[in-house]
Amino acid sequence: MANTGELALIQQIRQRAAHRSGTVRLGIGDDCAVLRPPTGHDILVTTDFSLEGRHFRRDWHPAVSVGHRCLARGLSDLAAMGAKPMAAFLSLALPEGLSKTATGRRWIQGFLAGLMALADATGTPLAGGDTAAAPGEAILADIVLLGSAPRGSELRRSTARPGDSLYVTGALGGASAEFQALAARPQRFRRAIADAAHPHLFPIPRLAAGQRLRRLATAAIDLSDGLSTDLRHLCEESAVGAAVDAAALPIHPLAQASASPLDHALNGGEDYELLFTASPTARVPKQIGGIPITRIGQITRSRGIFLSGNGEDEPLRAAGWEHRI
Ligand SMILES: Nc1ncnc2c1ncn2[C@@H]1O[C@H](COP(=O)(O)OP(=O)(O)O)[C@@H](O)[C@H]1O
Ligand SMILES: Cc1ncc(C[n+]2csc(CCOP(=O)(O)OP(=O)(O)O)c2C)c(N)n1
Ligand SMILES: [Mg+2]
Repeated sequence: MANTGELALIQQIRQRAAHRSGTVRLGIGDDCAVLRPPTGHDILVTTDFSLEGRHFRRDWHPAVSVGHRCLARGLSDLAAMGAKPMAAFLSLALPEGLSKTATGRRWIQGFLAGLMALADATGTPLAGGDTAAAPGEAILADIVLLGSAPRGSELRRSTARPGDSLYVTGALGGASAEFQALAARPQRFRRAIADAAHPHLFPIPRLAAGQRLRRLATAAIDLSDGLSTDLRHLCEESAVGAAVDAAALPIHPLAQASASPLDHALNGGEDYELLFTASPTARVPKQIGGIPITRIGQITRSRGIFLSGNGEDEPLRAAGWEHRI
């Protein structure tokens, strides 16, 4: 017998996602979507899980935030490589019977509203996905994003050079500080809406900055795991080291007001800002589209990663997020 829950949900997503786009020749409804990248562009692809209990909790995160964050994580990867979003694909596994309760239906509606609002705001068509009943009680979502960039122009992690300056967009530690506050008193955040005051619940992927940086930066990565860990990824891929000036770090006001501002900024994760390098002679603007750009250090030939403060250098340990598997 047909599972009316699944079909009704797909129908609803299909109606909500209907759009006109030059790159999506065929969207939801057939066995595959058909995409056509702009002439002379490469296609960039990224995929990210949003797993209940790992990336969000239903009793902490409002459903709109879960939907927003699900898409934002993939968009941030596109931003890091300077790509423009082409299409998103959403795979959803929902616990059996979720849509039979009013609370469950509200959760699904909230999730889709959050995801689609960010999709609309960033011009990202939802072009397909998959829906299934989850084998357990946890909600599992996976987002695949495709983006495009002029052939050969994408930013990579592996192309930083000794002597380059090191920069970040925006401010650091806000997401982690807000997450701590959320865990302590989730009821305070029930009605939070998507704006810049919520760096954890509603991070803003730096798409415009990423695209602008294609002509300015030598290398880039987005900050999902935390500066200390993501800087290590960039340095390892580029076979270089780095010296970070602790005093130069742009610490988010929410982290600043916490008990451990520097720890949130270095190791907190989920800021979804961009960390990038540029030649010391490049003219890096003070801001891009209203987002401040801050020089926080430089790339070194010797492979160590150091944090300097009070005239002393100490090794910067990668103490950001790592899944324990
Ligand atoms: N299960 C997997 N199979 C194949 N490639 C993977 C898998 N998990 C991660 N990767 C690849 O490893 C690299 C680093 O992944 P990850 O740390 O998740 O990146 P990010 O932090 O930007 O999401 C990426 O190129 C990603 O595609
Ligand atoms: C319930 C819950 N616990 C912990 C966290 C914190 N957290 C989860 S994943 C993560 C890092 C980023 O996630 P990952 O899956 O590593 O994404 P990727 O680096 O692959 O983009 C952090 C800081 C959270 N967001 N929600
Ligand atoms: Mg990334």
